[in-house]
Amino acid sequence: MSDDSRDHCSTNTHQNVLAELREAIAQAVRDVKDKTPLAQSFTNFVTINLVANAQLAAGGTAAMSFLPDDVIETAKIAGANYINVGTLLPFYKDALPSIAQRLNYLGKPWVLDPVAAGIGKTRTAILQSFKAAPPTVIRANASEVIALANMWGLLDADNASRPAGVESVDEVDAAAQPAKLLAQFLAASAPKHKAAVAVSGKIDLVTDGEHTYRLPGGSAMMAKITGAGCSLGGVTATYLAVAEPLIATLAASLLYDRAAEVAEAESKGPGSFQVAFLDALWNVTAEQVAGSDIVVQ
Ligand SMILES: Nc1ncnc2c1ncn2[C@@H]1O[C@H](COP(=O)(O)OP(=O)(O)O)[C@@H](O)[C@H]1O
Ligand SMILES: Cc1ncsc1CCOP(=O)(O)O
Ligand SMILES: [Mg+2]
Repeated sequence: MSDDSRDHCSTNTHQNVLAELREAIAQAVRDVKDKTPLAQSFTNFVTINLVANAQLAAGGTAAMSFLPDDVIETAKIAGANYINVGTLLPFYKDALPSIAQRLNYLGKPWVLDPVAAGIGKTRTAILQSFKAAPPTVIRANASEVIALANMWGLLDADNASRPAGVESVDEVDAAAQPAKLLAQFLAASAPKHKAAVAVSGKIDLVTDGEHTYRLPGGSAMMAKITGAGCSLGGVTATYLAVAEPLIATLAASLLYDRAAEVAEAESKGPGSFQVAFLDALWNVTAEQVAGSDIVVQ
């Protein structure tokens, strides 16, 4: 076979894989609208309302819970779960590690948003405990992904993370390798060895540990409302209720990018942007989500 025809074959294979991926993404968006799956959240107090509203606008349903036995009973009827460590209370130190263990024991998929990873002894202890009972999907900004990969001992000593609050101080590309290592770690213990990590920012990045997908677009206004990242984690859990981790993660991130573009065009500041964004989550179609630019590596 000549080099040219080999290149042609691999380009065709690549296009077929991407076409299958797009079909699965479109199906996930439709399934959420048709089946209204329940995704349960144990999330922070700042953005809890936007998380629930975004899940509803995407087509799912929401239930927020903090009492450990309530979380486990709700997990039994939910399609997926979401843990976000943005605002911590003292009892979380024991409650969250035990909830994570129980979810994994029951085989329940869950999404982690390690908000402000690297800040404080309690948050660090909680996030470290998840190494032994890992989530199915991690959704975070670049600094949080780097901090978590460091905390779990997946990076070299010279790859130290910089402490950050809830906002990232790193570019998405700086988290590409840490995200891949985290995804491989999650996949090793996940059902069917399927897991994914999403790094949000100007150009979002999604990886299943094997391939990396870059998703351009969205709006810088997303950084001007609180809860854009937290609610993306919640909507990722909504899709995880109907799709495998890579598809769920891509679908949620792409829906967010397309909806943010519509909202930017229709709003005149952060207040009207948030309202327009919820409307756009509702109105963006499965075809628009699945037809988005996806750069594969
Ligand atoms: N500069 C930007 N341009 C386009 N989209 C952005 C930008 N910054 C953030 N976003 C979007 O905002 C959402 C939340 O991402 P991010 O702000 O990184 O999370 P967090 O709020 O957890 O730090 C994602 O959908 C991401 O694509
Ligand atoms: C401001 C703040 N403080 C603790 S949690 C939180 C919300 C963070 O939301 P996001 O990470 O989606 O911007
Ligand atoms: Mg965040």
